[in-house]
Amino acid sequence: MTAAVMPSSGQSLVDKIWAQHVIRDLGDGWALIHIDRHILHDLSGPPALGKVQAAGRRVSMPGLTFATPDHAVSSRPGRTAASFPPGGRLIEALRDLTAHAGIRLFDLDEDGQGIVHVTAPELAISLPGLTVICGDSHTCTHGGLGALAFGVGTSESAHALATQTLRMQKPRRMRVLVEGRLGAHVTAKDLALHLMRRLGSAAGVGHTVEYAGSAVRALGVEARLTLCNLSVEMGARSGLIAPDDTVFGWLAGRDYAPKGGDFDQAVAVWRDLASDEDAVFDREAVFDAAEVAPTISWGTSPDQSIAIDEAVPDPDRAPATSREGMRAALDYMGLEAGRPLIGTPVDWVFVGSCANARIEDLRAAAAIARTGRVAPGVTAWVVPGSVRVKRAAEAEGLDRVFREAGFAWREPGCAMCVAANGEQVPPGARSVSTSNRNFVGRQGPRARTHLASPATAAAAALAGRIVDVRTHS
Ligand SMILES: CC(C)[C@H](C(=O)O)[C@@H](O)C(=O)O
Ligand code: SF4
Repeated sequence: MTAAVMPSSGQSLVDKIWAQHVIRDLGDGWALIHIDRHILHDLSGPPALGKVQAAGRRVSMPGLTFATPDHAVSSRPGRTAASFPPGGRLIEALRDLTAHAGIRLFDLDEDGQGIVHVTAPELAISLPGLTVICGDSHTCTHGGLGALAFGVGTSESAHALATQTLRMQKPRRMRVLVEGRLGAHVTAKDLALHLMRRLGSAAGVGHTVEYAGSAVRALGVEARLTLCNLSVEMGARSGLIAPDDTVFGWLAGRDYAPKGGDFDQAVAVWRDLASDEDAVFDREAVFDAAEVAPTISWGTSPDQSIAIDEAVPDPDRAPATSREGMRAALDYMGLEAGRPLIGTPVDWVFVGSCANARIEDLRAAAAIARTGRVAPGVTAWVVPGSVRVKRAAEAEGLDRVFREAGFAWREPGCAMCVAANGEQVPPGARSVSTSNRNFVGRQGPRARTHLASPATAAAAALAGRIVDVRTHS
């Protein structure tokens, strides 16, 4: 008798993708898995490629690896590689090493350059059901297309360059169900911060988080990428969403997507990429979308977030174990417990990063920017996530909207998200930022960061203080 086809019931989405990539079961939950796509950026690419060279190895499948500089590139209009010399040296290294290995580099200002987690999805380098890695923790973003995507360290990246495989432990399965409808001005970013706040920064450790439910299905692709982007901030190395017609329609015609009949065939396969009805999860959490308000961080970790109209929490009323951390966060942020965040004066606004610098994000920020001018004393930047996003925004006239309102319109890259390109929020200044990390010193020494959606950030720029975007007129 021929071997029966294994019934697929009881499998979750991550089980399916995992099973399709196992080359060899190594026992104890470990396996050697195939890596479909490998992305390199200016900070993590050169050390990994250098390691391969130093070991006397070759990049085994250069056609599956793509590179672009993003972290240490200046966002100044008219920038070149020389605008920020330390970053320029990294770009040089990335150019040399990728040319030597035969890897496609999307160089500075070329169509295809930008933050890796914006460019790889928009070029359809990342696709549903693929394993995608990058030496960067926010690689989980690509799960918005239904890929199993996760950050790796330098040794893993070098191993994958040399072999196109990785030795991995199968992640546990977590599902976050969000049912119902998000309210007006409540975005995927608000939802992500809300989930962080309720679940905590360690809820996803060891897991892949599948986001599901009617509120998630209703999200567009950009919003799905935002939601998955913050998975790592709750400790999960990867987060994903079952791909559907929204994703297939978005991918059709993109640079590296299959074309013509191949695309239809791919879609037929991608339709199976969903958790079975009787799929088993190691952990599950259910949320009501209607309960999510515009959400903003008050502290120094993304889970230290509140609804925009709530008061800053009081450490004395918190569990004893979190009091000290909360006091330190309040002190760093220059905030008082029990006071509303609304009305807090703002010095900087940053609309950018792999969390929120796609076209939909810029449209949302521009819709607010149209209604006024940046308040005196506020410096407000818009840094598009990629050259393609920048050009699309310019074609719609969004750059003009921003400039006329007093925002600076910059060149694509990570910029002030991590300040690795020397662009920093000044010490002690308060910033409302659409990025994903508000850690101590993240946007510069002593910089105070509030994470929020593009609309909330733009509204803060106009008001010069933190405001509720729902009542901003
Ligand atoms: C510098 C890079 C490796 C880092 C990451 O891994 O995420 C950065 O992108 C970040 O967001 O902190
Ligand atoms: S935009 Fe920020 S979070 Fe994203 S990869 Fe760059 S530094 Fe990391």
